[in-house]
Amino acid sequence: MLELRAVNAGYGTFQALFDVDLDVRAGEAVGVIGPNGAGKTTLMRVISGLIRPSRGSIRMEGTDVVATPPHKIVSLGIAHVPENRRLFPQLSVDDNLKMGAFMKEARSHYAERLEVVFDLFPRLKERRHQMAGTMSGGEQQMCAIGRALMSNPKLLLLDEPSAGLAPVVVQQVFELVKRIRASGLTVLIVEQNVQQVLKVVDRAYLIEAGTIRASGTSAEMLASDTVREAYLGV
Ligand SMILES: Nc1ncnc2c1ncn2[C@@H]1O[C@H](COP(=O)(O)OP(=O)(O)OP(=O)(O)O)[C@@H](O)[C@H]1O
Repeated sequence: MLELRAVNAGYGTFQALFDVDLDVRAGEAVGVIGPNGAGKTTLMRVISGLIRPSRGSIRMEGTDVVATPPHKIVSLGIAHVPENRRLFPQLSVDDNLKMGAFMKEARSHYAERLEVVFDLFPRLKERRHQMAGTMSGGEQQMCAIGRALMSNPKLLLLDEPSAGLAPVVVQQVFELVKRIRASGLTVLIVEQNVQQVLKVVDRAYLIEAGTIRASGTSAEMLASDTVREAYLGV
């Protein structure tokens, strides 16, 4: 579904990604792990069109993402939930979700999409009239993911969905990711919480200093000495 080849990207003269190759197949959940400043967020930004690679190719179901105007990247089926959730705090859950269905096609299937999101996250349905800014961090994360799902994406990009949440809520967020994955959606998820993320993804990439250092199935990553020593404290 998604194919990155030799992607280089950065900010001005600073290079943050070096020749990144990455594949996500339809129906898979794929993790990206690595230390602070490794380039994980930059990778998400480059896939969602927020920044342009200086070199390399990105294809979504064969379509050249780099040649696609940034505002059309959502219509390729790529939805991005950034680390800072940025809901509209004074709008209700319902209205925040409505914002996610901004494209013409999504607007016409608004009621159906809303049902899909509420089926996945029943708690959002209970709180649909509550102002988003008054919800807990975990509920806001659910709302941000729900809003991204309103565009009926094929690929969901989650950037550190557990960041800043209490341990018990982190658990709930990973349960959500499991449910999203079970619904058949393809997911690419960046996480610092290596132990947890490897429980919910099929495969993962380890990125360090802008370079893919290792990749493999979750079981292979859990068994890898590099991952165990640096990220699992074993
Ligand atoms: N807007 C920006 N302008 C300049 N440099 C940036 C910008 N955003 C990120 N960087 C730099 O790019 C490098 C990669 O950052 P990135 O945010 O992609 O890493 P990360 O792996 O997501 O880190 P973290 O886990 O801390 O979020 C870092 O050296 C960072 O300082």
